[in-house]
Amino acid sequence: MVPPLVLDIDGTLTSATGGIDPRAFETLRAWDAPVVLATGKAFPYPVALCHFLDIPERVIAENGGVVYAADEVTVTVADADRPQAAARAFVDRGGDLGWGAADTVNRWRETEVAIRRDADEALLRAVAEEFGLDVVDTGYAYHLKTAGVEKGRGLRSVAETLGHDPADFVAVGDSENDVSTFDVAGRSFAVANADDRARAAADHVTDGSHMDGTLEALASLS
Ligand SMILES: O=C(O)COP(=O)(O)O
Ligand SMILES: [Mg+2]
Repeated sequence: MVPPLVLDIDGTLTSATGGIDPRAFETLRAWDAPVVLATGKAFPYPVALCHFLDIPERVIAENGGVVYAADEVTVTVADADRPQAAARAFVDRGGDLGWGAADTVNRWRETEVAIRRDADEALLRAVAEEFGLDVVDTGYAYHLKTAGVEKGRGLRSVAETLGHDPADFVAVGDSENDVSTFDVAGRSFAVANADDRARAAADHVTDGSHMDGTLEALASLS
């Protein structure tokens, strides 16, 4: 019997150039246990990915701010307006979120704000500190978020909804926003392209990068 999975998206299910690796489709569809997608992306992105992968919609989005499984959506951030207020202050002081006028990266985001990695990091961190918020660097974006809202907390909630122990899950990820998942899951893999924090927190580091590494981890489980 294969274990349930909790999988990061960017850097983990993607290729080196950023798109979803096509092997994710067949592998995740065939996985004979729950698959939860856990991401820093805004809520609609992983829902859409589940939809197009043709797997049940089980999602931890916005680094744990929004959790969705078994027809139950939970928004877990008490003061969800604060990251928005901090982002406005960042822009007022000359910062740029970096996504253009339509800003589809944040448009449907409910609990945090994502900022492009070429933004003014020093200004961003100063504003975050002033507002009592955290900055997380996923390697794909900075996330201005409430302390304690983490993917790992989302995993506890999804596991309960699905009637599993969180320790039943095997986690795969690539960056500091996956460390909390690694701590909660029973077993964890960092792919070879992972950052130092993810590598240090994982039980195993794969030889392969990106989806090669993820497939290597999954092959070791079945
Ligand atoms: O949205 C990001 O910055 C990264 O997303 P991820 O958590 O799926 O890697
Ligand atoms: Mg990632």
